[in-house]
Amino acid sequence: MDKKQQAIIEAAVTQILTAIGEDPKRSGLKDTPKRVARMYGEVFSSLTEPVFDDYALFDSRNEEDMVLVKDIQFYSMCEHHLLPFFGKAHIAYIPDGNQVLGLSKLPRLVEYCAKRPSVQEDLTMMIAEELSKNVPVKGIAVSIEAAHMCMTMRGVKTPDSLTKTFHYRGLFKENSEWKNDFLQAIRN
Ligand SMILES: Nc1nc2c(ncn2[C@@H]2O[C@H](COP(=O)(O)OP(=O)(O)OP(=O)(O)O)[C@@H](O)[C@H]2O)c(=O)[nH]1
Ligand SMILES: [Zn+2]
Repeated sequence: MDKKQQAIIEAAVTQILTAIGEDPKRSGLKDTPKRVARMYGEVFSSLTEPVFDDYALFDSRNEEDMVLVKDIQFYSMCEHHLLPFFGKAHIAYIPDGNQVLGLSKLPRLVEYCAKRPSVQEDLTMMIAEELSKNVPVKGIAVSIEAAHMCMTMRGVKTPDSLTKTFHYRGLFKENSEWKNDFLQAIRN
């Protein structure tokens, strides 16, 4: 995020503080607009930083078997209230051929996709889309389980609710055995 974007956020936050009845000049708040601008730069970083394209592929002896990385912790911001939603993502894919992706690239992809305002369904789909564009796969399954602050600290106030979303492509969509294997493997 550049200085111009930061200045716009700072001015807007100062206005919001005034509108809620606060004094933006009091000592505890005087640096808050700057902090919020820096924080937005960080939590929405994928809108201003280069597209994630670090997909290291390696030869392996994999014979089109499922690879799963589960429990990838993430934090994102709901696009309706700009409040956090956070939890765990689980990603499985079936390589097309014997090339596999460096495992760490899956959490990195989740981090990239999460750093923007979003809804959980779109985040789930974006992870699968980015993966299928960049890695030779026969199938992808993505599931996300998350708590939404807009449902816990305000509004309907259901602190224990957990939202689970699923997106399947290729063999996971066509073949219920693959799908069941994935669901079994992500079960706690
Ligand atoms: N499908 C989906 N809905 C979401 C997500 N995050 C927040 N929401 C919902 O977005 C909806 C916005 O509804 P509105 O009626 O426009 O807003 P609101 O008056 O603040 O709604 P309440 O939260 O019910 O008080 C709410 O039902 C939220 O629970 C998400 O990731 N996916
Ligand atoms: Zn929300």
